[in-house]
Amino acid sequence: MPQPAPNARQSAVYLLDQVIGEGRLMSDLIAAGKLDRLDPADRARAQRLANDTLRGIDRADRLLNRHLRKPPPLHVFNILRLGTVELCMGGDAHGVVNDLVGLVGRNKRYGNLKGLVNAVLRKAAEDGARSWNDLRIPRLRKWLRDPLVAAWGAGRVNAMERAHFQGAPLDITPKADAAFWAEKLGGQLLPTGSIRLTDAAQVSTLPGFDTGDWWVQDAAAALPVQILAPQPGEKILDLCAAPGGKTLQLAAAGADVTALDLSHRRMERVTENLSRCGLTANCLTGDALEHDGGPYDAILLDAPCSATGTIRRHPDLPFAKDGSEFGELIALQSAMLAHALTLLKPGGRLVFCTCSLLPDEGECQVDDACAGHPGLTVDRDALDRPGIDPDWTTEEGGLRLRPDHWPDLGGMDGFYIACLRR
Ligand SMILES: C[S@@+](CC[C@H](N)C(=O)[O-])C[C@H]1O[C@@H](n2cnc3c(N)ncnc32)[C@H](O)[C@@H]1O
Repeated sequence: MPQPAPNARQSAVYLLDQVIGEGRLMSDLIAAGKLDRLDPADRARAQRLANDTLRGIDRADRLLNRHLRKPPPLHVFNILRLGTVELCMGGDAHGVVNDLVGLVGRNKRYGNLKGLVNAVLRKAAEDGARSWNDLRIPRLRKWLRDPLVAAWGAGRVNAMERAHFQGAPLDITPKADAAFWAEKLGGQLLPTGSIRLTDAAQVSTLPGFDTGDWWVQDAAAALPVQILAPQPGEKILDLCAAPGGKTLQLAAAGADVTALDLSHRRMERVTENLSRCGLTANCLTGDALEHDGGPYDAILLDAPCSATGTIRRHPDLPFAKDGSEFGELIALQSAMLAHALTLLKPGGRLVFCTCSLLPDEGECQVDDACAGHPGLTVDRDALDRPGIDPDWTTEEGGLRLRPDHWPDLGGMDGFYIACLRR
């Protein structure tokens, strides 16, 4: 007999099991079609439930530990965590508890723990909502918290954790006419020209999506291209382009763009996005380290990195990763930067950026590049752009963006950006 389609909660628990138990990233699971049996609304709900649970897991575990004598198997623990977070965030107690007890009851291995799940969730429903807001802001996992405290100090890391717990609004970059689109979409025009939507419905149903008048892009992620300041007709290389938010900005500015990425699947997203927005670029699939085109007037190197700046919107990252592969990424970034510099015209500019909170993937890369390339300079004037706070400038002349910046506007992704000239 065919299995009934899973519901959103069941799929959210599946995501939690895979992220926490198997170290898989949610974006990879979704790209692999793991939620394809759900309709779009349930798929979005499953992701939202899993994300909310991961953001609140520290608090959920504190509440659950009061009612558990020993930790149950991970799958059951994840059911309890998801239920606790939903209940404490105002979920309907009857619906949440019944659905999750039913889910354990149908499980061949853990069906005998149905009574435990029922009892614990009922207790969580009673005392959870009251205690929830008194619990400390969830902390990052130790493997990431320790190096961040060493780099930025405990106070700033606490502020970042507050921003992570709040999650992220939806930011968009308009192709043109930011004020018009901010009003049309009921969004807020941010100081740097992005538009922030706090109450976003399904993105593809919003006005301007089908006509390609804007694309989704965090306000911080929109800054590297603003700092590169592309001019019409300039020959510009976007070296790690997919899924293409920055390629779209470069093409919209009228530059002659070559967009390259290693991943064929991700490069397809770039061509789809360009075609939706009525923009063009020369799209290539290949290894940045082997690209020998050019020379270019300007290069954007948005290098692969730990992505630790995006935890507000990807709270699975600290659970799926443990930092063990970051050394390889750091070496790749520095090799890419050295190669990219060989593709630049004399006097040309290169913007190096990473969506990372770790100085090894930002400030240190630029320091090392300048030390290893006589004549290479950091262009501090390039950071003089509308909405960029001079306090965000770093010692070596780059820009350090953190999730706790703009606390009254809803934060921004963590990023490091520097404009180099040779
Ligand atoms: C941070 S993402 C780029 C995001 C993109 N610039 C945007 O704004 O949408 C890094 C990209 O680097 C690509 N990448 C990783 N290794 C690469 C390599 N050796 N050559 C080219 N691209 C690579 C990844 O496939 C990924 O798409």
